[in-house]
Amino acid sequence: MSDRRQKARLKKINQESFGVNLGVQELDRLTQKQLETWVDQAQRRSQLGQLPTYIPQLAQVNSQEFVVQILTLEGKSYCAGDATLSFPLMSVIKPFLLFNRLVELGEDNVFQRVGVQPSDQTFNSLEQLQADDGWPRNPMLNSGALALAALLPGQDANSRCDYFCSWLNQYANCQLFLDQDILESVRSVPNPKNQALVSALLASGYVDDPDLTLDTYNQICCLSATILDLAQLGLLLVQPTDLQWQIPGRIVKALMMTCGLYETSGQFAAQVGLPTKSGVSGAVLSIIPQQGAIACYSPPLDPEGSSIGSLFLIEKIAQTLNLSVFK
Ligand SMILES: NC(=O)CC[C@H](N)C(=O)O
Repeated sequence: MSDRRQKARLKKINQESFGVNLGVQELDRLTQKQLETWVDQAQRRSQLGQLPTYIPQLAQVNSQEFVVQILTLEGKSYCAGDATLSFPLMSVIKPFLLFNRLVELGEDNVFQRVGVQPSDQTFNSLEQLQADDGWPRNPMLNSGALALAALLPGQDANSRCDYFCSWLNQYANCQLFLDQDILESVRSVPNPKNQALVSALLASGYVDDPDLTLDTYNQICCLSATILDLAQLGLLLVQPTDLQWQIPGRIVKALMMTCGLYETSGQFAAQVGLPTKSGVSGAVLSIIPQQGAIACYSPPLDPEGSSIGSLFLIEKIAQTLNLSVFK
């Protein structure tokens, strides 16, 4: 479908499901000049962060890189930085794994395997999983994403990842691809934390093939995107292409709000009020319900594993334009 036809279709779905023509919204008032000023500030701020060291290739990226893409339902597009750059999504893939499994399996099947409780522990905490007797607390943590990766269809990890990648590309109108170099880099260093998580999930019965599950999880974390692809993925959650997908979309956005930034989710919800998901590559996606999506990539991380520059920029935009969902 052409971009114009897709936009017209989204607008129609929007009008049908909300019964209104949304017209010009807060996000559409953003100016390119404002964006560029804040990007400069955010890029400077980002240098306070650290690159992750446990995946060798992520430790070697250019820490000055900064890219942002905003898409609005009204069809506006703002971009700053190198739009041709691609980067692995890492944990930003988790909301989409949840979305795909909700759409395909339904709420009951999914929430028999994973909870909806926020956690104040780090994203790969074994202590949290043990404290919960092996029950993965939420789908934004590694434990929960591992449990859901175990539910993807396919004989092996390659076919599972292929299926998921094609599904997203088809419905979000993007071109994700599996970056083999980053996958090799992930595989080159053992990850005892994720191994311990998957063993604990095997013991509690939420995973039945730990090697297959871990391999699938690693592959989907290495799905890579340009900043436009990531913003397009965001639009899938803002305006699901199918009316049947609105409830799954609502659930995913709620869990991004409460769990998407791990132990800092509550603070960010209070300060910014947008469903947001980060990954250790420095990718961040925020959803502005009924308006659009902000995708950002800036590699240096805060101690919780989220991009400092991206969160700073999103906060600036949200506060200045009054984008919080809590009015
Ligand atoms: N927070 C993240 O982005 C984690 C994803 C990464 N693949 C890991 O398991 O450690």
